[in-house]
Amino acid sequence: MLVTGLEILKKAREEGYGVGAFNVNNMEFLQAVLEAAEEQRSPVILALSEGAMKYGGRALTLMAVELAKEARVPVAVHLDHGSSYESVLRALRAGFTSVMIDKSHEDFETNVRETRRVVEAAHAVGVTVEAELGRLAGIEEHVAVDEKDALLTNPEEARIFMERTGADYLAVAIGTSHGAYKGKGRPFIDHARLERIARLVPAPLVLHGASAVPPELVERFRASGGEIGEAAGIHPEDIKKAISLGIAKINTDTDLRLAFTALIREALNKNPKEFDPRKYLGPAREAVKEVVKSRMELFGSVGRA
Ligand SMILES: O=C(COP(=O)(O)O)N(O)CCCCOP(=O)(O)O
Ligand SMILES: [Ca+2]
Ligand code: NA
Ligand SMILES: [Zn+2]
Repeated sequence: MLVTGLEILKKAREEGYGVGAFNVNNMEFLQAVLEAAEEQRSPVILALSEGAMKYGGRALTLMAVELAKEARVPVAVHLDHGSSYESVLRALRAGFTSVMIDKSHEDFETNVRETRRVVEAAHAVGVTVEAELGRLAGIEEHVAVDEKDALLTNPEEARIFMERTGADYLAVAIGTSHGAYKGKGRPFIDHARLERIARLVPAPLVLHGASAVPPELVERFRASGGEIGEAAGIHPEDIKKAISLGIAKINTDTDLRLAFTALIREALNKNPKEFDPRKYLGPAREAVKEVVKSRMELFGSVGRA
């Protein structure tokens, strides 16, 4: 059933588990994520970035909203990294039940003002809002404190930000970053900072840049002809710890892209004569589904629907 992001995330934070927000760009990703959620009896968030909205258009948003309504588990349809008020309005008009307004690159007052504006519009139509405070950036552990404070989320600021904006959940910067290169070896995650934020912000917290970029997946991508450098993701133990400290929504995109692409490369390499897209998109869809199912196990959302 189609529900708001807050309905899913409030319960997750209260009961101490995480819910995956999986980025979808086409039919196969949508099917993979929803099938995984039903098989795992897990709530799930379908995340569409502005790039996904541009790429998939009505085909994608219609599928996402309608399939969410028909799903046998709670599903929210979420705008990921909304960059403007207008972009958020478009998502609201398309029937989304969760929207992110990402003004974390602006100064504090601008972020507050722009986020408040989106909260008023979204709440007027029963949709819940994700905001962001802090700059997503891989941080070496021994980086100077003032540099960390300049980038990562300041706990006291977060409390004031949430009170002044009325946002429903908050994306925090504690050392993660988007993509396949999150740092050298095991990225430093500032759990002490997260603990302070969680004490001051009772709202569900969101972790961006949370993909694991597992070595076996990177290897399959390389072995099938893919080119990727020294990739590193977030360690599963850091994900579990972050959830125990208050993270309720965990964004995963890179792991799905790597799985989908590696399987297509393998299928094309194996059968050069093949030109039925179902023969290589099908196995790729299955691989994405398996990644989603294992992420749900890691987050503790299995059986929570
Ligand atoms: O936090 C994340 C994903 O983190 P990850 O990269 O660790 O999976 N996200 O918010 C996903 C970002 C998706 C960007 O999509 P476009 O390419 O369409 O702009
Ligand atoms: Ca941001
Ligand atoms: Na988001
Ligand atoms: Zn993100």
